[in-house]
Amino acid sequence: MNSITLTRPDDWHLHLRDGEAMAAVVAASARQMGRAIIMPNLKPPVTTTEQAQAYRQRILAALPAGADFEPLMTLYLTDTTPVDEIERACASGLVHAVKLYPAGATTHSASGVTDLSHCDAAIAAMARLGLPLLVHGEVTDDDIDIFDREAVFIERIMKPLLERHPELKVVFEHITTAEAADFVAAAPANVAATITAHHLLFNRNKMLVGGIRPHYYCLPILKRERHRQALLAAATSGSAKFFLGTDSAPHARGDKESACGCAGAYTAPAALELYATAFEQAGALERLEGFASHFGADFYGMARNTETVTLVRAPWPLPEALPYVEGQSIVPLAAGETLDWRFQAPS
Ligand SMILES: NC(=O)N[C@@H](CC(=O)O)C(=O)O
Ligand SMILES: [Zn+2]
Ligand SMILES: [Zn+2]
Repeated sequence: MNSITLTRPDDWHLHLRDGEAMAAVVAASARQMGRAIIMPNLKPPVTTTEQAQAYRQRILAALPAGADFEPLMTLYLTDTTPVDEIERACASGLVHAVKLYPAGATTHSASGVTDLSHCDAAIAAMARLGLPLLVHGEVTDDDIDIFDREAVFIERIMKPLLERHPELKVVFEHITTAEAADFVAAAPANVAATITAHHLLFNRNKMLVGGIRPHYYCLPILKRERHRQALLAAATSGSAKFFLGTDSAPHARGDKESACGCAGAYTAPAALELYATAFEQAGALERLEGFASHFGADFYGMARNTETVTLVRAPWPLPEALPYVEGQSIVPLAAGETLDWRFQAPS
C-alpha cells in the first residue's frame, strides 16, 4: 500500500497551552485534525465555562488563515466545582467534557482533585447530563511505584467511581497498561479510552536504555513491552471503545533536557504518521480509520467528519527541533528518526 486515504481524524486529547506557546503549536494539530478535545491544565486551570469560552476564542484567533479546526473545550474539575458550573458547561454547547486530574499526578495538576468524594454532586450532574468525565488515571500515593500507578488507580478509584455512577460516560485517558486495556474492553459502552501513538510505538527501554532520553518521558510513564503489546492489540482490535488521543504535550527543549525534566511528549507534527507506523507494524492499517476518525466522534455523540486526508508512503526525516517560545526550540517525539509515512496537505 503506497497511500492511505481516510476520513479526517480528530484528536480526543490535546494540550495546546496558551499565548506564544499555543501560537507555535496549534497549526500542527489543525493541519491534520478536524477537531480536538483541548485539555484545561493551563496555569491557572480552566475551571469555568466563561474561561473555556475565552480560551476557545484565543485558540480560534491563533489558527492560521483558512484552517478548518474545531476546538472542543473541557473544564478542569476541582474539589469545589459547583453543580451549576457543570450545568452551565453543558448548556454552553462549547464544553464537551470535564477533566479529572488527581492532585499532583502530572503537569499542572496542583489544583486537581484531592478526594473524589468532594466531587460527588458534580459527577452526578455529569452522569445526568451525559457530559463525559475524562480521567488521568494514576494514583499519587508515595508508596505506589510510578510504574504501578495506573493499575492501582483502576482498583482504588475507577471501579468505585463507576459503581457509584454506573451511567457516567468516562474516557480513561492515555492508557498505558494491559490492566487498563482489559478493564475498558470489559466495561459497558459508556466507558472508553484514548491511546497515544508513543505508547503504541515504544516501551520504557526507548526512554532508558543507552542513556536517559527525556523527550520520551511522559505521564503515565512508558511501560514494559507486554503492556505496549496489549495496547496495540486493543487499538487495532476494531473495538469502538479505543480511539485516538495524541496527548501531544509541548514543553520547551530546556524544560525537558533538565535535571528535573517536565513530563510530556510533543507528537502533534507527525501524529497521524506515528499512528500509521504503529498500525502498520501490527499489520492492521485497515483498522486505522475507525480508531482515528470514527470511534471518538461516535462516543462523544458527534457527527463523523466528512472530508478525507491522505498519507503517502515516503521517507520523512522528522526535524531535530522546531521553533517555540522566546527563542527556545521544541523537540518533537522521534526527532531525527525517519518515518515511512507522510501526511499530505489537502490541495
Ligand atoms: N502527558 C504528560 O506527560 N503531560 C501532560 C499532562 C498529562 O496529560 O498528564 C502535560 O500537560 O504536559
Ligand atoms: Zn494526563
Ligand atoms: Zn494529557
